[in-house]
Amino acid sequence: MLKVKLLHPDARLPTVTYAGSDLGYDLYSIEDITLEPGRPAKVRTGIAVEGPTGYGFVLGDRSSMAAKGVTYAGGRIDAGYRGEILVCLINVNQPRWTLHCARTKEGFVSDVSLERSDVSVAIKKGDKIVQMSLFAAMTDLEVIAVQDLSDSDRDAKGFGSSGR
Ligand SMILES: O=c1ccn([C@H]2C[C@H](O)[C@@H](COP(=O)(O)OP(=O)(O)OP(=O)(O)O)O2)c(=O)[nH]1
Repeated sequence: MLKVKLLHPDARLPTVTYAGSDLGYDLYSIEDITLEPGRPAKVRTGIAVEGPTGYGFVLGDRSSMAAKGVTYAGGRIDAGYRGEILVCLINVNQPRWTLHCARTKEGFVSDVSLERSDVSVAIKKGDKIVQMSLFAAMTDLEVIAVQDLSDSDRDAKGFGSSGR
């Protein structure tokens, strides 16, 4: 069971379109907010959640938001967290800068201004902003220091070692 506490009159229960097939529950914003490029914003969902014992949650992009250049940061909801879920969204679109230069009849520069294209993204109250998937909290393992780890085919090969 996924228990959800609504903390705000505008809060909505998480929804899923294809239950048992979709990987995450969609969460909704309870506020209007404009995402300026490069500035993370904590967006309110107005809900607190509790999953099955030992499960927390991970947040993930909605692909339709990612396609608009909006992604998330953070996104780990611990199993014992009972506060409001805040979604840290970042607009990664890059504005285009245009330099305007006015000149006098004689050709001297009389005015210079810099124009930034508007790549802000508006989030509206009631928009789906992120998806939330259950994740087993396996952090009760004993942590021990060892001399050797077991052999594996990959060994220490990483960072593109398998080719492009
Ligand atoms: O996108 C996020 C990430 C986290 N949280 C909440 C739930 C999580 O359980 C708590 C703490 O998050 P995390 O452990 O990632 O943050 P921290 O900066 O390491 O804080 P702490 O020292 O409290 O663990 O904040 C959110 O609401 N949204």
